[in-house]
Amino acid sequence: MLSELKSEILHEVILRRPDDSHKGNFGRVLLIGGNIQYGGAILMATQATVGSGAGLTTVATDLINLTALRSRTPEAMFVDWRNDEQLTTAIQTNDVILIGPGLGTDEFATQLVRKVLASVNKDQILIADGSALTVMAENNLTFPRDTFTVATPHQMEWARLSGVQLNYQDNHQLNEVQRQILNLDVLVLKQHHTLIYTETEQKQLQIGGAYQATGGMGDVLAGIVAGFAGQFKANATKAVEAAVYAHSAIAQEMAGHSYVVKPTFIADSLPNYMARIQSNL
Ligand SMILES: NC(=O)C1=CN([C@@H]2O[C@H](COP(=O)(O)OP(=O)(O)OC[C@H]3O[C@@H](n4cnc5c(N)ncnc54)[C@H](O)[C@@H]3O)[C@@H](O)[C@H]2O)[C@@H](O)CC1
Ligand SMILES: Nc1ncnc2c1ncn2[C@@H]1O[C@H](COP(=O)(O)OP(=O)(O)O)[C@@H](O)[C@H]1O
Ligand SMILES: [Mg+2]
Repeated sequence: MLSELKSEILHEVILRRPDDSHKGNFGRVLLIGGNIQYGGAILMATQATVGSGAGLTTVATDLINLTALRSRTPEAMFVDWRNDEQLTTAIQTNDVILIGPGLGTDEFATQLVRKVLASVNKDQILIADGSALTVMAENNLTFPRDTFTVATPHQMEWARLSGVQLNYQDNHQLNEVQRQILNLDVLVLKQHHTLIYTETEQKQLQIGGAYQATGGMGDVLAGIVAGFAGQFKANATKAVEAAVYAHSAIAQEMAGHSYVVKPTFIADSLPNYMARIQSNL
């Protein structure tokens, strides 16, 4: 049964931090993406992961993005994605791995996706977005069974991955494909009024609008999902739901005075928004 994803999810998930906590308590998050063409995507995701409060954020990307990354989000650490030793260590030592924003679909991107799918373990959370999903579809790859996995496709990406075309993406088929073929734990099927499918529930976001229809909006969502999954890992499914809700709630608030909402504005508004949620304002 489809139920509405309500604002209460924010209050369940975004709690006051204990005074004696440190960055190690709020998740080590690794973001992988950003080729020469799509470097902006991984920069936007990074800005959102840091803004959403991840304890430690590392970005594995093309060397060409280093200066931009350092100047936009110096809080994040950098790994050259062609340095296999550093990349392997980063994959092994992070709690959450997001792969896909601006990754591209060439041979190198495909190798990276294969490496990540083969390397993650049962204590990690894997989030796949954008190009990673297209690469998985093109190569018939499935998610690892023992890892908690989240996919954030838009409808076209889901059509490629599931084989279910847009007009037929109804609840029953989504669940079957998701659980039995892909080994996916949470599917965030992005669209106007995004759907979230878990093993037991199907929820629909009923906020947000066309002011979000701009490139980079999904990259920022993926970054928030990763940041929340790392930080609020006691219940990863709820963390994903809260991320989806917060992303559109911030956009909706900004739409009161912005015809189009820039994805990076959402990333930068997260700390303030989360403080207001925590204080019940
Ligand atoms: N500044 C950047 O570097 C940007 C990089 N991007 C990256 O570009 C790569 C390709 O992603 P794209 O999504 O552009 O390309 P895709 O080829 O995956 O799909 C894009 C097309 O799907 C169609 N579509 C159907 N239903 C849709 C829905 N509900 N939502 C969105 N699109 C829908 C649209 O016509 C759209 O042109 C990804 O890695 C992505 O992360 C994009 O995020 C755009 C911004
Ligand atoms: N008309 C709309 N109403 C509500 N949300 C929208 C609308 N158009 C786009 N979005 C949201 O914007 C995001 C777009 O994601 P995606 O297509 O992956 O963007 P990109 O890859 O360019 O970053 C999704 O979260 C989607 O739900
Ligand atoms: Mg996208």
